[in-house]
Amino acid sequence: MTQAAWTTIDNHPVRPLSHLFADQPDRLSHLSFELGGVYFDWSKTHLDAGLVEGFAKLANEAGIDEAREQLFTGGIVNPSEGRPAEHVAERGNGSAEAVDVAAARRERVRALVDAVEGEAFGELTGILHIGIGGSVLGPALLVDALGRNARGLDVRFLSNVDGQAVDDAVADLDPHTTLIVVVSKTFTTAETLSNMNAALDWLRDNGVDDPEGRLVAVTAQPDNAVKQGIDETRILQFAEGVGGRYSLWSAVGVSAALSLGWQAFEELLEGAAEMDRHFRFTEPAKNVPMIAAFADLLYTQRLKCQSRAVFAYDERLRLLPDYLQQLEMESNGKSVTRDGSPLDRPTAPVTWGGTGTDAQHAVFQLLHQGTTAVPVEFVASRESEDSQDPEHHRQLLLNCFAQGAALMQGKQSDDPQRSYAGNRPSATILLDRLDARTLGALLAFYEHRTFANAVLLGINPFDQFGVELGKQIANSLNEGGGEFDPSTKALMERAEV
Ligand SMILES: O=P(O)(O)OC[C@H]1O[C@H](O)[C@H](O)[C@@H](O)[C@@H]1O
Repeated sequence: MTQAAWTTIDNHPVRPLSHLFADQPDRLSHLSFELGGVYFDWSKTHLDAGLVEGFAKLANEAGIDEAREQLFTGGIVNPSEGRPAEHVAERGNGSAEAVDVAAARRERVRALVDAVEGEAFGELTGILHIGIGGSVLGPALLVDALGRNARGLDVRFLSNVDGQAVDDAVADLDPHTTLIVVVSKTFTTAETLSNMNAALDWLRDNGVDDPEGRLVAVTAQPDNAVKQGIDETRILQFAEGVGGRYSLWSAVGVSAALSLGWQAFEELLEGAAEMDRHFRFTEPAKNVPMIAAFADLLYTQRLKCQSRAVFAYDERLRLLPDYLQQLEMESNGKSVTRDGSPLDRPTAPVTWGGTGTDAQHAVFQLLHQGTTAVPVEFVASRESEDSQDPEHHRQLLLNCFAQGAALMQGKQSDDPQRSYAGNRPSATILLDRLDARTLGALLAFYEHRTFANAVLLGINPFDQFGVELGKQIANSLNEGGGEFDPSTKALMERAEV
């Protein structure tokens, strides 16, 4: 059905960036957008009016209008699991019923935040947040990005099933004044349950009388938490329709709400809600998540780029690439369409990245002169924290903008070693300032861009069956069952596990 639109896109010339700028004096105004305190500049990508039109036609043919409507009204956008995707309801933008349920559950999170502030747990100095994948990456990003000036709580995140990770996470925390927050959508994830038990042992070994009384569980499956011995009054629930990697807006964000304060948490949701409304109601050619998705598809489909790189030119956003890796790769790392037919085109590229300026001195060589084309995305904030030296921040931003210009301009030289081809694409996202509202808008932008990519490719971004096989094999190895290959057997014997 989408073949005609793909043919239009495939036949449209992809012109050098320098020509695009030279021929279109108003290019910037068509490909830059301001929304929710965030400026998005997609003008240094190879999109032009014809390509945007072609992708808008593709979006139309792929049913973007219906898909958006379904997303925001509780339709089944996750057919393989027969579920809606209800993260938007956490921001007040889903079906009426889902919005009401989310609001009622949010009140319980708020009550916990109030109780902690009212010292219902006695004095609290630390939070140990235990979870993995979607149950940790979002909350960790929020606290790392916004928690620098927050309210004196030492928030630690424990995810890996590794004794060293446990030791590191509890080092210097006071077991008598630490709250344990265990987050697991299913409450069956082996790593999280092991780490929960390690944390309870840590409390017990340090003379805490009622270790379970210092624990709060967050899950979509309260029965499974009860089976683990957790009292139901200590469980915060969120909806089954909220995917793990889309869940930071729900009770999963409780550690962030505790450390940043309730007002900041609400501002985060409001920033996301503004992006929701933009994505839902704006036509494709002016829709920021869609424009970004159009560029993503241009690079994977036309220019065969196999990765995309995101560099945060802001130390506070250093966890953004990790968060995006799960959001994008787990959502769109698929090989079949929604109805199970094999796809005849590439889906998600590998998302990777780091922080600037560090990355300039490590990986940018390949970006400037390597043979692999990698679309780059820069994320920065116009303002730094008040406490910081403005000159440092100025240097950081200048470096960020210089990289984008250098990638595009290149430099000819008689010496091939010193020649830069240029014409390398980048996009830049500049926040007015990094606060809860702009971060909410930014993360919702990434969610909707991921969704738009999926709709245009005809895939389901909300399941993740690919991670199951490794878990099953780990269980079989653990139980000593199953027949394994000589390599795996030798590794087991050598490690004596
Ligand atoms: O929240 P949980 O049920 O513990 O799941 C934690 C994570 O593990 C799974 O394997 C999935 O790949 C992730 O999408 C999920 O976020």
